[in-house]
Amino acid sequence: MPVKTTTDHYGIVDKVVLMGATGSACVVHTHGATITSWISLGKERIFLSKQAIFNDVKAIRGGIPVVFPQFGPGKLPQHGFARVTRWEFLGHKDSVDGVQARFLLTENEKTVASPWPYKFRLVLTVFLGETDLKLSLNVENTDTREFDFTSLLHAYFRTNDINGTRLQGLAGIKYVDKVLGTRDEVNPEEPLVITGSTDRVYVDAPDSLALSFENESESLQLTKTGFNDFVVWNPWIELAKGMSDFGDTEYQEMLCVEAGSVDSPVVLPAGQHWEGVYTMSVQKN
Ligand SMILES: O=P(O)(O)OC[C@H]1O[C@H](O)[C@H](O)[C@@H](O)[C@@H]1O
Repeated sequence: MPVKTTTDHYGIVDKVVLMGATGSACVVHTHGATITSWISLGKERIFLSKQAIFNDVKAIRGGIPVVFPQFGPGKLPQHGFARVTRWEFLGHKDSVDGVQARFLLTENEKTVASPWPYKFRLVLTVFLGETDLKLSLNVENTDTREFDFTSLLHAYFRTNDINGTRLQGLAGIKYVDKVLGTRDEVNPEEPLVITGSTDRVYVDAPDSLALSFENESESLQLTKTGFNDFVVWNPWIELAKGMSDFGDTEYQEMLCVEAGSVDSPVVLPAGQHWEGVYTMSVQKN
């Protein structure tokens, strides 16, 4: 039985657990279609705050929430409505390589009355293999008007020690520094090591990065297609203290490496589709 579901008191699916043949597993909450756990080769790869709130209202702190149709602050609440709306579980499919589950979000009364009033069909396909997790976000414009959006898969990766965590693949790439409020910064050196509050949008970033951990025998290969940018975020000490759903020292245990199209919006004409894919694979060093 490669997929197990739980339901809320209305009988609606609120959690889906995908189980691979060799012990890999992935948990998806239908609130936001948020992945809250990915276990591969016996190890948890995703960070979820111990103080995360599961009240079907707030965004879940940690995991991999879906940001759509707006990244950051703007006309809509921060990071848009997809991460705080219940998605529908469409079912699953097994193959020799793994198990796949699909989740659907379409417009509702609230979104059509919002500053982003369009009709849309958003499908998140979660594929779990033995050593990889592949997330495909498909956006369909089912409206009669063109719309634009920014979107991202806000992945929080787990680390035992942020000081020994290294991100490779971004040297020479221009980034927007949201901490300094500057554009066109470049980090010349590889790898990137986090030493303070970090909030960067690497614009038109390369599709493949490597995330490695000191004294560990496995690293993560992070690959995007369709998405233009990578966002790297760690709140560090002061911001962490100000977040009610995040422990004061949890910044030491996580790094967000988010695949998205956020610096320039995606423009989608009526009737058209767009897809962004984010694949994470465990590799032996
Ligand atoms: O606190 P949240 O709304 O979940 O946002 C958490 C973070 O998400 C992204 O990484 C943004 O670049 C940050 O500016 C933001 O602080």
